[in-house]
Formats: sequence, C-alpha cells, structure tokens
Amino acid sequence: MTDEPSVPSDRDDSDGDGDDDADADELTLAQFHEASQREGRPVLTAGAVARTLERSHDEVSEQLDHLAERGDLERLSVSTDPVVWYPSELEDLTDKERVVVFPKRREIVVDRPDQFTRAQLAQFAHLEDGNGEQGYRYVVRPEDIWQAPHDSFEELARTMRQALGQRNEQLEEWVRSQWDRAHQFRLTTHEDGYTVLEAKSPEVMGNVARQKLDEEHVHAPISETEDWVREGAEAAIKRILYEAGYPVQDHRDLESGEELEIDLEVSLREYQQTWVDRFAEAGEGVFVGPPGSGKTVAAMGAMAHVGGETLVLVPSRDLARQWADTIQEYTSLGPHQIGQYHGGQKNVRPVTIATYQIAGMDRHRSLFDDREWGLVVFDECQHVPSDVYRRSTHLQSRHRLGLSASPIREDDRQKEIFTLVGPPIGTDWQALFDAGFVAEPELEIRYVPWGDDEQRNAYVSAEGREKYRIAAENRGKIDEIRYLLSAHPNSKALIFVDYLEQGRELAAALEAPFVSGETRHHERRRLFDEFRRNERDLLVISRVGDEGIDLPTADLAIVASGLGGSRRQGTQRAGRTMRPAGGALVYVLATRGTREEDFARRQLQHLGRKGMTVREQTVEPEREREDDEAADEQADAEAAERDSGDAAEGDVVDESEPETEPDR
Ligand SMILES: Nc1ncnc2c1ncn2[C@@H]1O[C@H](COP(=O)(O)OP(=O)(O)OP(=O)(O)O)[C@@H](O)[C@H]1O
Repeated sequence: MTDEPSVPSDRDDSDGDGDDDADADELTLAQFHEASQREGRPVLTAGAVARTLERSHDEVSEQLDHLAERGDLERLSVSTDPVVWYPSELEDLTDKERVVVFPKRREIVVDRPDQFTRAQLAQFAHLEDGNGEQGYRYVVRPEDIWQAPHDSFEELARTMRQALGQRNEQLEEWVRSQWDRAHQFRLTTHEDGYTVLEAKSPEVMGNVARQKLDEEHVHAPISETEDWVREGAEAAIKRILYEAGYPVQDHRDLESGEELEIDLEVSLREYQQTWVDRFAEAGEGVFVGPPGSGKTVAAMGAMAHVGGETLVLVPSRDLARQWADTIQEYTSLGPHQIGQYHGGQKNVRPVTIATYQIAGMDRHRSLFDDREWGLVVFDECQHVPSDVYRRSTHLQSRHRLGLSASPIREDDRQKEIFTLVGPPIGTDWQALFDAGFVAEPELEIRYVPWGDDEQRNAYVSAEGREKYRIAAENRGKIDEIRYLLSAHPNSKALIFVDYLEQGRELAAALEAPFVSGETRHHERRRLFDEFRRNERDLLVISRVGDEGIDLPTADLAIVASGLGGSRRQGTQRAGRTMRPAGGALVYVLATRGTREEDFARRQLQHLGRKGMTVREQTVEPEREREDDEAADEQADAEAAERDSGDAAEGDVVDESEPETEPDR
C-alpha cells in the first residue's frame, strides 16, 4: 500500500495564489504540484498527472495545455518519449523550503530546510539521509518521541507544527500515543530514601509492571499505582519496561557524592550548551555527535554542572591520557585532582579516568566503591563491555553521561545504553557540518586489527607480494564491514576488493552478490540495474580487470582491499582506489601494522594536499579491548576467578605489572 503524502507545506505559498477563482474542473498549478509530489518528481507526463489525480488522460492533456498558455507550466518534447511538463517557476522553487509528510511511514522529506526547521525536526525525528539531491529524509521513531526534550505533549506538538509548517493530525495522533507510553511510569525517591516505581494508572501498573516484574525487582506494593523498588534493581526495571515499550522516566534524587568545584575555562558553543542543559534536566543522557564535534569539551560542561567527583571510563589508555590533558586544559582542576587508573598507573583522585578493561575486573571493584562518584562518564559508550555493564548497574543512583560518535544502533545495545546511561542527546549532524564546526569527511581510513592469529603469523613469515595479499585479506575486515554497514543502515553500499577469494568470502559472509571479471555481462548488468533501482543495497565488487566499468552510484563505498602491492600502484591508482564511486562516503580499510597501513598513510597525505577531507581512525581490537597487555591481564583475572572463585579474588597477584596502591 502506498503512503499518501499529506498536502505539502509550501512556506511561500507559491502554488496557492491565483487559483482560487478557478473552475472546479480546471487543473490548477497547485494540483500539478500535488501530483508531482506524490510521484516524487518535478517533471511529469500527462499520463502520470491523470493517474495521480484520477482524471482522464484527454481532459488532463487539454488542461496542461491551458496551464502552459497561462505561463504556469513549461512543456518539453523529447523525440522518443511522451511530452513532459514542469512548473515554469521550477527555478525559483528550488530555492524554497518544502516539507512533505508521509504519516503512515512516519517520514518527513524536506527540500532545502533552513537551520531553524532542521533544529526543530531534530527534536522529534531522526535524520535518515541527508544527501543534497533528494533533500533530507527524517523518520519519526518511537524512541525519538520517548526522548523528546519537551515537558508536555503540547510543547512537542508546537515544535512539530513549526517544523512541518502545518498540523498533521495522523502523525500527531501517533506521536501522542508514543508520548503517553513514555509517561506511564516513573521512578522517584521516597522521603525515606528508597526508590518508588509509580504508574499513571492502576491498570497500567497491573497489566504491565506487575506482570513483567517480580520480587527480584520490587519488595511490595505501596498502593495501586506504586511499588517499593528493591535497591539495585532500578536498571533492570528500566530495561524490562523499556523492552515492553514503556520507557521509564527517571525522577529520582540523584546522589552527587563529595562536592568538587569545577570551573570551565572555555565557553561552550551554543549546541554544546544545549546538550549540557538537556543533560542537566534529565540527570543522564548520551551526547551523540560526529568525531571532533566537541563532545569531550561538552562533557566538562556536564562535570561543572554536577560539581561532584567524577569517574570517566574510556576504551584505551591513550584516551585516558588525552582526557587527563583535556580536563587540565579546559577546567580549573589541577593535576593533583586528576587521576588515571589503568595498566600503567592506578591513582584514584576526585576526577579519575579508568579504562573499561580495568573497570570490568572484579578485583578493581573498589574503583566504583571507593568514592561516591557524583558523575560517571562513559566515553565511546556504544562499546561499553558487558562486564562493565553488569558491574555498573548500581551506578544507577548517580548522574550518568555517555559520549558516542556513532549514531546509536538499532540493536539491543540501544536498550543497554538507554538503561545504563540514558537517552541520546544530539544535534542534527548536517547542521554541524554546515556550520563548519566539523568537516564532513569524504574519506576515512580505518586501521583494522587482525581477525585471527593464523593470518597475523602468516603475514610475519610471508615475503614480498604475498605479504600484501595476506594483509588485504585480513578476516578482521569482515567484522569491520559489518559494523560500518550497521552504522549506515539505510545506505546503498558497494564493497571493493582486489582479490577474488576475498570477494567470495565477503559475499558469503554478507549474503550479497559478488560481481567480478567472471560474472557474465548480462548478470552484471542485472545486478547493477537492481542496485540503481534501489532493489538491492549491497554489492561486493572485484576491480580486477574492471577498470572501465560503469558503476552505479552508492551512498557508501568500502574499499576492503586494493592498497598497494600491485605493479600499477602509484598516485593515479590511489586516487581511483580511494574514491571508487563519486559522491559516496568512502571508507578504506587497512590492516594495522602492515604495509597497507604505510601505503594508506602516504596516500592520505597526498589526498590531503589535494584538498580532500580525510580522516584516520584506528579500530580497537574487538572494539573493546584496550591492548594486548590489558587483554592478557583480563585473561589472567578470569582464569584466577575460575580457579579460586570470588572469595580469593583479593589474592590474585598481577604478575604482568606491579599493582600500585590506589592513592586516596
Ligand atoms: N567550545 C569550544 N571552544 C573551543 N574549542 C572547542 C570547543 N569545543 C570543542 N573544541 C575543540 O574542538 C576539538 C574537538 O573537540 P572534542 O575533543 O571535545 O570533540 P569530540 O567530539 O570529543 O571528538 P572525538 O569524538 O574525536 O573524541 C578540540 O580540539 C577542542 O579543543
């Protein structure tokens, strides 16, 4: 079934004027616009207009002539095709903002939105695509409404009307139902200090909460609409009700532990201030913004707001050092107030930065318990390892802030992040790119770790060209590609390989067709056509012998191999290697610590000089591990735990690194 767009809002009302006195049967320019929006094209044949408006072909042809005589439409005859029509003011129209709502799909397509509209849209919708040609496509998902930063539905409805330029009953009705869902339950703090789960009505308490929760979570009912929550069960309750489609509003009095005066020595940008304000209102949340958008600096704003001792959890030691430097640079805190806690040093101070690695270990549990942290910051929180997740559920009583450069994914991590850390707080990324705060990358080189030791060892003992092939075929790239595809869920993607074997392996792993020199011509054409018509969104393509092929355009291109090694390498090749499908966002994968990495670095400098925006990103092994040493440490700890059980954990001796006493 098709989703009829609602009557478009045209802020300049260009299609309304002058038609009021038209004859009832006469085709108006406004109706032509309506037809073209339903068809999704500005240029229409008479047949298309007749079909869309449910009129006869002859009648419509006559009326189109009439409109052309009035100068409202232009006709264009193409020798082999039927005559097409388009509005005379098409040129002007392209400068105007147009908003089309598809209420059933809950999609909003906006042409040339201004900053204001985009800011409004970002409050209740999620930007799916922002490619200049088709305008911007927003989707309103339940969680966008659950997390909308408004105090009442009326406020949210006002934002929607401002953004859409009109009222859309059908969409508003759906939004209201989602809003209501998200306001059925809340957690509060009783004056005696314990937590209470409150429901809006006895029905929802009985039919939802009391069905889903048991004595593990609640002690006893207090009233028809209130339950007394067991200490430590808050996160579980939030997760269970979220999964049942009823996100819980968290209105507990948050503990802030020891006070710590923190002054910011930088002024926040407007959007950073908005993030901090939204965090301050909710006491929790995740700042979601592209790399370099200032999440770390905004986190200092959140620290200053809380004014309490802070624990920062980060994925690697390098990041811990960077955080320590940044905190010193941008706040009034001095080195004696900032501690790092990881394989290298173990200092617990009013602001402590620890790695997830350490935080996940039982014997370092004191990190969480030593101080009453007022705020816990989870950096790169889409990768919070599950052991840290388990251990930090009791942090539910403190302020929590997550930072993430990846749009939060639609898998179950979303639930974990929502319940562990808080709802996403973001800004329309395109607005940040447009405003020049962040450069939209044209190309990103990602240094990927080895997928398994077998390949790593083979690389070490191989020679010459063989080394290139092994690095190129690194199986770690499969996971990386999966990750990139999931981070861009609505993009059409092409994956390029230089080795047939790798192409076949990838195609099998991703369940996508593999197009190579061996693919018959008509089959190749069929696959490319399907890709062009949006019937497919993923192809793996070998470029061996395919220099001249006419590739379909894609939103995303991933170059899985093709860096260096071959006789034809050189600058010219590199340009083509790295920019295989015009206009697409390109990721080039290079295996860490191999010749691919060197080659990529060299080309990066070259492309950078040519004015391209290039970004480098190092992928952590398995995304969560800190480094080999820390991984060994973890393995030791796990083995020790297995051998001796929890009781002996205090006796585990860390042989790889002498344990420094936490300084308190
Ligand atoms: N309000 C500000 N005033 C001046 N400079 C700022 C401000 N916010 C951020 N910056 C600068 O922008 C750069 C990126 O900021 P930051 O490190 O906070 O971004 P990020 O989003 O955390 O990036 P990443 O995801 O790469 O960690 C830094 O060099 C920082 O100094």
